[in-house]
Order: sequence, then structure tokens, then C-alpha cells
Amino acid sequence: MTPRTNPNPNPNPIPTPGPIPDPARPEAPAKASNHEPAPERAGATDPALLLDDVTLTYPDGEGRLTALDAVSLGVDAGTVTACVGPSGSGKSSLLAVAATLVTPDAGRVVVAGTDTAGLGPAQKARLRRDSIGIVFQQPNLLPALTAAEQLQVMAHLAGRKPREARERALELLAAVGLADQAGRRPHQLSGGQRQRINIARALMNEPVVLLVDEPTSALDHERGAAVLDLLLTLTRERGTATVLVTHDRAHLERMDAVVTMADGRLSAAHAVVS
Ligand SMILES: Nc1ncnc2c1ncn2[C@@H]1O[C@H](COP(=O)(O)OP(=O)(O)OP(=O)(O)O)[C@@H](O)[C@H]1O
Repeated sequence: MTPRTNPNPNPNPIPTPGPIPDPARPEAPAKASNHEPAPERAGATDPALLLDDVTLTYPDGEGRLTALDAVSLGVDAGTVTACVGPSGSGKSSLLAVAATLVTPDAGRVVVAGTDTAGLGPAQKARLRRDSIGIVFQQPNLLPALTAAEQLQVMAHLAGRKPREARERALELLAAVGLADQAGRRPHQLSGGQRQRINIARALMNEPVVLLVDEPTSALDHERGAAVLDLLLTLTRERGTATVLVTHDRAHLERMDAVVTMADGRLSAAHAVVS
């Protein structure tokens, strides 16, 4: 393994030690909607993704099951934090909260400087579209569309011009090593190639935060390693704050930090020495 120099001067995505004080800040312009109040902006020095003392419970019979128990985590731009832990420990719940797909019972989720507390559904949807890329375990590509079109759809949803969308799709396909596969449909591609398209698709709208759930679970060791390589490279090149949920402990030493979930609690994160 080649030693790596981290371009970020403060790369350690550490669990934040406690509540973050509200920085004095000017009112931010509404990012998306005229009908909902302007989102709160966090301090300029906050990490690109911040979970601050987040608790999430689900209904469980007569009571509630605590899936996330006062979890705090900060992830800086241009770094990858791997999240590991046993089944049922809360990893997917952490991703779902970070993706604003699930609202926590308590705590703050700040994405790209926007405090998501109090955002309406439409504002959250826009925040996801504009600032969050999600890579699910299964690529779920649309069978009728070519590789390039899978990506172009995302840009179309964001209101980009078709030509610009096409150019960006081809650029991203090249970035994930699939320049020559742009016209192929999912059934003509390998599992590894489909997962690369899945990753490229998540980057179409230049997200600040990239959330990746078990991207290598359906791949053999070699292809899995290649996908992780790609994620690391893209994270550095594009400056995303990437969270990677994985069971695969084989490549953890290459991540900027590793956090471990256990019974809904985030145990020590440690920066990985490269
Ligand atoms: N929608 C839900 N309703 C009720 N309980 C849930 C729900 N989703 C998850 N849970 C529970 O919350 C806890 C955390 O689940 P979560 O899916 O976050 O774990 P995980 O670490 O991602 O597991 P795995 O590695 O198996 O995917 C588990 O006890 C799970 O049963």
C-alpha cells in the first residue's frame, strides 16, 4: 500500500465532544423555497456533515427502541469516515439521519452548513438533491436507460440543461473508468461496473456529503477493493465529506477515520495513520 498524504489540514472526523454552541451568524438566504422559513446556517468552520448529540428511536411494541443514542460525528470535506459495527447496531439509521430521510428525536443534523432542524419536506428534498449523494447497497439502475442516461436523469431532476447534463455524465463516467460504456444498459454491465455507475450517479449534482451503504457487499474482493479505491479518489478529488458503512474490515486502514457503532452508540473514532 502506498502511503497517502491527506490534503486536508484537519482531517480527523471525530465525534464532537458535546453540544455545538450556536455561532453568531447572519440570516442565510432560503436555499430553496419561498414558502418555508430560511434554513439556519451553521458556522463556517463546522464540518461538511455534523451530527450533534443525535438520538433516534423507533416504535417497538409498547415502548421505543433506541437506534441512535446521543451520537455525535463530524466529517470534513475531502475525507472518508468508515462506520463499522455489528448487525442492528445502528449504522443504517445513522446514514438515514445524515441523509435527512429520517428525523431524529433529538440532536442536530447539519449538512453543508444548513441545520436541518425545522426544514420542511420540500426543503429537505432540495437539500438532498443539491447537497447529498447517496449510494445504496444495490445500484437499482433503471433497466431501460444507458449508463449515461442513468446519470443524466439526476441532472434533469435538478433542472440542468440537457447538454450540460450529458457533458457532466460523460465526465463522471470517465472518472469512474467507464468512458467506453456510456451507451450500455445495466444488463450489459458487470456488478462492479453497475456499482461504479451508482457512485457516479450520486455525484451528478456535486454533493457536499456522500453517504455510501455497503458498496462492496455484492462484489468479490478484487472488485470491492477497486470500488473503495474509487471512493477514496473521488472523495479527495471532489472534496466530498464521505461516510462509508461497511462490514468489510479489509480496507479500513486506508480510511481517514473509522467509527464503530454498538447498540446505537458511537464508540471511539480514530484517525487512521497513513
Ligand atoms: N423502521 C424501523 N422500525 C423499527 N425498528 C427499526 C427500524 N429500522 C431499524 N430498526 C431497529 O433499529 C436498530 C438499528 O438498525 P439499523 O438498521 O440501523 O442497524 P444496522 O447496523 O444498519 O444493521 P445491519 O448491519 O444489519 O444493516 C435495530 O435494532 C433495528 O431492528
